[in-house]
Amino acid sequence: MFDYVSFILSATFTPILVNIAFHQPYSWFQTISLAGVLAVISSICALIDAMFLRLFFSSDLHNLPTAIQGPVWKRLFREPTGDRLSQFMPEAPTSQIIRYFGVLNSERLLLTDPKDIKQVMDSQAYEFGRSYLIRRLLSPILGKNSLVVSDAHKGSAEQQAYGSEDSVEILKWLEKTTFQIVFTAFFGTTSTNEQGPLEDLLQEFREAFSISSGLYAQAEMAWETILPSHLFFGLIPLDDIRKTRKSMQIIRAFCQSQITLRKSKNTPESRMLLDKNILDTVIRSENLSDEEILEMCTTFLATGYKTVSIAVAWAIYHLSIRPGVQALLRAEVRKSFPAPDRAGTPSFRPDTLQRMPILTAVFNETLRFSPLVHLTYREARTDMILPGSNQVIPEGTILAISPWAIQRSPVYWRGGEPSIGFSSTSHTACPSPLTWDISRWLSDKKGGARMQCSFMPFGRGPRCCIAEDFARDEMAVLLAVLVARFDFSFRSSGRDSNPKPEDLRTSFGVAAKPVRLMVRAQPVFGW
Ligand code: HEM
Repeated sequence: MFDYVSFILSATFTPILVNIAFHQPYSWFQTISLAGVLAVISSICALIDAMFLRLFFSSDLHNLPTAIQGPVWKRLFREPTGDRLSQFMPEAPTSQIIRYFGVLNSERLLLTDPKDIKQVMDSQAYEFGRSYLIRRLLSPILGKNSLVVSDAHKGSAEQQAYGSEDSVEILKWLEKTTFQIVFTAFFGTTSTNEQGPLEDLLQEFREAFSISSGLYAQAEMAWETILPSHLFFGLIPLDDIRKTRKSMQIIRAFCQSQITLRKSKNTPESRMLLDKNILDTVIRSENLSDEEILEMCTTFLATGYKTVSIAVAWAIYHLSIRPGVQALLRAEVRKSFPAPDRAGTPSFRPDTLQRMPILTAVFNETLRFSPLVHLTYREARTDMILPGSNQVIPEGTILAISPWAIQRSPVYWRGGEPSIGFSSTSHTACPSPLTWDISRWLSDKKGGARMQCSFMPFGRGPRCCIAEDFARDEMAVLLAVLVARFDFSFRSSGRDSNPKPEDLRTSFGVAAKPVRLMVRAQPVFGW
């Protein structure tokens, strides 16, 4: 690919070098002014070439079917999200690859062929790195920086959430709970010692995450699309960036203090007394440096609280507008295990779920219909041929794989066809994949999936979610206990005072989440 940075740098420095080589025929003022003008002109030319000319004339991919996306000025600073990509697929039903344009009109390929998806995510996963688009979105909170979290939900908050007639913003409440759970799993305690309550820490995480969506994230992607370096962007003195950086410092300091504390206790005698938790286990393994443990700590806490809370919020939304399914689930939970605070309650075990087909169907259907990882990107590290489409992919091409698009596609899911029999599962009518309906999972363990990669809410291959089992169990327990105890009904959502449930807005940032979902939670006694 044409190296725009070298082009701009050579245009800029040529007058300076020429002036030196010919013993300064021009004054330095004239030379530097000329260099400045050339820098601007060459940057504009590079932009025009990268954004328009190359795409239509010299790109190796310009012959591929291209999505219709509307006027360029309306989408120049927007990256299409999972829901938009799900519209591209039916528009080009026979295409195995769909070319579309992202931020600054940069070229992307949406993969729709199962063989191609398998190769990119699974069999040749290491030839396709995670794209800078993902790294940039997550970098304020993961990796080099970090986050962390939470607060034991206080009685008053719980009361407000469940005990009154008032509606509650369910996602915010769930975040407190999932933060507490992941915090306990990692540190083995809910106490934050001298660092202040968990709620304050959770607030720092929210602050750090707030920058990962919206205008800043789009601007950051645009910046990285033009210049390979993230360096200078981070130095721009924006208030949001300052706040994120401050939150990250607080989070990292907290995690570091915990690591130091645990390391000081890691003597042979104290090992016997240590609780089972991830941090102590990692320290004892002596495989990771302090910096690596710190990265792990912030990553685990950030992904751990955010993901499960969104998934359960989606489930509560779907149940709140389907009281019949909610009642079925409540009955199943109450029958399958006694209330957790009763004496002698058996603990939740992995096989408990196998005895709860409705609970399993509810969260499978939620993860299918509303996958929070709506879109992921990979970048070809070398020139490759994709086996399904037989398409040559040049190094550096960005490939998009959208669980949101795939998991609602009739190509990947049976559904909507008329029933042709009752005896065999494969002949039972499946509901359309465009609707949330748990019956697809009750009549068929695979939910009507036509292919292996039809259902991938946790990704697939070596870069899939490392915590899938943990997340599934956490979701199941949380949802079961909430639904057994409370009756949820939809109240309102988004910015409107009283929108219809189907008008619920989804924010497609790092994760696809319901916007300001308000539900009413009324206690249901007798469990
Ligand atoms: C319902 C809950 C969850 C869903 C739907 C989910 C989904 C995913 C997906 C799709 C990926 C792969 C992204 C890609 O291919 O680019 C992923 C990766 C990851 N997830 Fe999850 N996740 C969930 C919960 C969790 C939890 C609870 C944790 C930690 C406690 C976690 C930690 C991670 C980590 C560390 C990675 C990166 C793995 C790697 O790069 O090797 N996830 N998750």
